[in-house]
Amino acid sequence: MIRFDKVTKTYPGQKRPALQGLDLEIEKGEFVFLVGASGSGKSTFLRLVLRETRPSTGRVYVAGKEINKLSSWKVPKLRRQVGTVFQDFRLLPNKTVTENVAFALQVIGKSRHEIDKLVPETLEMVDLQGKGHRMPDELSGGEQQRVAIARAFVNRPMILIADEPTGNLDPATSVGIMKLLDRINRTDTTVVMATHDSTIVDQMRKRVIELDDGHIVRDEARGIYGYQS
Ligand SMILES: Nc1ncnc2c1ncn2[C@@H]1O[C@H](COP(=O)(O)OP(=O)(O)OP(=O)(O)O)[C@@H](O)[C@H]1O
Repeated sequence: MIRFDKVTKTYPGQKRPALQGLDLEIEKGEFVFLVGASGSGKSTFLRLVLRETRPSTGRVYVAGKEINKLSSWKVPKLRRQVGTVFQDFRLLPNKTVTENVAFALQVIGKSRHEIDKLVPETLEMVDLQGKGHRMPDELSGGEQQRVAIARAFVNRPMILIADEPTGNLDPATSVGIMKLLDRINRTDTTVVMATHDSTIVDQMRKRVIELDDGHIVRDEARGIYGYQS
């Protein structure tokens, strides 16, 4: 589903590569934690999958396509297949919960009929039925993150990328978010999550890839967080 072939990324004006010689493969339906100290390259990895940035050398494949060869008009189609969730939720503040989730479908041209079916279904999945009319600032942090997950998943992408999705949440709320990501993963959606949350990684025992200074230093099938941050 995702393959990196000798990928090195050096940002303009930087001497040290943010990622160096990365070789890895993530299969359909896997759940992968990306761990590593601040600056080790986790976000750069995720940005490469989204083609928000390009490798300096090497190739990135997503769903069988070398994404750096995609012409720019095909990039939106790629991004439709990759849902994203961030630490700071990134909801549209002037739209209701329902409108936030519906908007993700409107921009890709789904019909009103499909939107009317998919949005309530997805809000129910994230346990927000009955809260569709609320504004984001009328929700707790955990609820806002559920809206963000609903928005990322409403289009049923093949891959869900989460960049520190529990970074702003307390431990109990974080567990709820992880249960939800686990449920999404069980629908055969590939989940790749960058995190500094050692408790969660240790509890879930999923594949763990550790980056250190742009290199993969560990790749374990049922790993633990495993380093002191
Ligand atoms: N746009 C950019 N321009 C120049 N250098 C960058 C840019 N983005 C990241 N870097 C550098 O690349 C390296 C990797 O950064 P990256 O953001 O991928 O790390 P990270 O593991 O996600 O860190 P964090 O856990 O703090 O989010 C760092 O040295 C960082 O300073």
